[in-house]
Amino acid sequence: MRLHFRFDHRRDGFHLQAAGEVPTAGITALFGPSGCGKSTLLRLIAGLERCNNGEVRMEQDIWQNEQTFLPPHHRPIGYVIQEGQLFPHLNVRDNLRYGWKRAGRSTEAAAGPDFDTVIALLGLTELLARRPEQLSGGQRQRVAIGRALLTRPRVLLLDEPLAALDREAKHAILPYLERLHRELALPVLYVSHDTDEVARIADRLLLMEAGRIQAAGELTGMLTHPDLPLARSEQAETVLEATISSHDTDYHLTRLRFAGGELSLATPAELATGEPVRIRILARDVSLALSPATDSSILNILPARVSEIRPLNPAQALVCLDLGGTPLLAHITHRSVDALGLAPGSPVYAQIKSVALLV
Ligand SMILES: Nc1ncnc2c1ncn2[C@@H]1O[C@H](COP(=O)(O)OP(=O)(O)OP(=O)(O)O)[C@@H](O)[C@H]1O
Repeated sequence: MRLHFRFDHRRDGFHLQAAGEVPTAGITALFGPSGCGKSTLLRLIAGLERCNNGEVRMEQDIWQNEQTFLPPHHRPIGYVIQEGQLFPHLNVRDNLRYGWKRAGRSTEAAAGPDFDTVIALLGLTELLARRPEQLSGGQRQRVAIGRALLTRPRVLLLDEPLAALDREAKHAILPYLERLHRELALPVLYVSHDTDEVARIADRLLLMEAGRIQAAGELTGMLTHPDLPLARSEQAETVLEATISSHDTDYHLTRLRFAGGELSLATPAELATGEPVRIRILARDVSLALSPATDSSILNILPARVSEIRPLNPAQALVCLDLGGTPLLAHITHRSVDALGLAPGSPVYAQIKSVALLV
């Protein structure tokens, strides 16, 4: 089941003209700068804002077209915004039950996780008797997501659900979202303008700019495409899907295997051998050398080929690398590009500090 949408919507000088689809499972991040129309698009899909020239359907089920307009409460969606809007007079259990009861009424509700599964997935057991004012911001958002899941939605729409949280709370909640992602086959459309958040949890990106979908595709390709703004931003990063291959218990180094080679990660051994793990590498943490250094502290030295070099600003260049089919980005100075004589096709060694790898 895919969600398809198409809108041509004008409001107070803002023109949104967007078409796309959200695949059956996994997280599709709707990413773009402030004011580009991400929340508007989500509200149009939810039916919270009305557009006279639009179409939304879940495969053959029409939610909106020229003849039809299903009101939001008749659309099988779970919708969570920045401040999760829990009922202040109900405790967590009753807030969750509200979602559960709503599912019972909806004829369109899909099969989905039951009450206990949602509580376990989101770690809510200890919180059931508390009222919203007795919860932290991150806990409130977990309950709000749980309540949305219990309505048995066929798509979950999350509008910057972590934006009101500080860095620490955000880091505490992301593993729960990663777990939902792994364990539930539910399409999620996730609005964010935080590159790091998107790189951690998204499978796919819809890139928005000034009311339009600028590009859409799989996460890795979108993050590393030199024509798209993500590869050019200060926060540019590459995502690698790797597998834990071994642990060095003396030095607490974890060995990871990915399609383009092997990496050492400096972290206490928490994951079992064979576990999949997503590694993020900031472009500014990658340096380049013409030979593999043997007298350096850098543990990760990967043979690569330069595929493209683009200027980023007067001082820096974006170097796109190919690690045997896996892309990797490096941001280095023009001075170093010239000093090493780099050009498309140059063989190089990409150097990444173990402590710079992000899990
Ligand atoms: N209720 C409203 N009435 C009129 N204009 C609005 C309203 N809400 C948003 N806008 C305008 O519509 C445009 C798109 O806003 P929208 O909130 O969809 O952007 P966004 O990409 O979600 O931004 P952000 O990342 O800052 O939340 C902006 O120009 C904004 O100023």
